[in-house]
Amino acid sequence: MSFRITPLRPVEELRVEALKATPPVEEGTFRQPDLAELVKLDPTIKLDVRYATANNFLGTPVYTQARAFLEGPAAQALVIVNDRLRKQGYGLIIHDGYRPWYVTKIFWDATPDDKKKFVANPADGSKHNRGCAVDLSLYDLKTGEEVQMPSGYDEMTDRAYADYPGGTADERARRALLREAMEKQGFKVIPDEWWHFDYKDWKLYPIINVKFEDLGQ
Ligand SMILES: C[C@@H](N)C(=O)N[C@H](C)C(=O)O
Ligand SMILES: [Zn+2]
Repeated sequence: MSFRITPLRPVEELRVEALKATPPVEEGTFRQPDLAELVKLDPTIKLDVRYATANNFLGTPVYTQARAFLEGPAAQALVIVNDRLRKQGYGLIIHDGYRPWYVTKIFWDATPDDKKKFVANPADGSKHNRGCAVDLSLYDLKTGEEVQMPSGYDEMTDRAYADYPGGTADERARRALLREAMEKQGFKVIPDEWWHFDYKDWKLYPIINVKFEDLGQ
């Protein structure tokens, strides 16, 4: 069961507003977006897209499809991470990749001030909106089950910090294994969330606000 907040306003109301809003206008030139669906590149990458279910921090679905995309080079790098981890008995389990901008706005508007550091400000956009951030963990290849980490996914407490010193030694070791494998392929963890990694080239890509169902099959 995912960590839950009490949304500041009904999510349905926030969704209507967010869908009407416009992403920030950005100066400069960007690469043409080319989102790749992760399971199409590597079917051994598992999905647990909680935002497509009620099992997420808002307690209600924000996606209508359980899919995960990243910009091409980030997706290819993730396939390498998954491959390297296989030799150590683990696979990647993805909670989220590309996230339409309006969903970032729903998260921000729903989240109380004392937990806002765990969600990106839509005024700047999230690296997820650029197809260059991924929320993920490890699964055990023998059992197929997601492993225990020092906190649950989207747990908005100190336990989520990438350097949180608590939890068991095994949990910390798995968190370190994930981080090392990701860093070797150009991803960087954010200090407040052990599960969130930004791809090094995120600045090259624009903010996108397209729903999964409009990305095609
Ligand atoms: C909401 C959480 N899973 C997340 O992705 N947080 C970062 C800061 C973001 O919204 O970009
Ligand atoms: Zn994230």
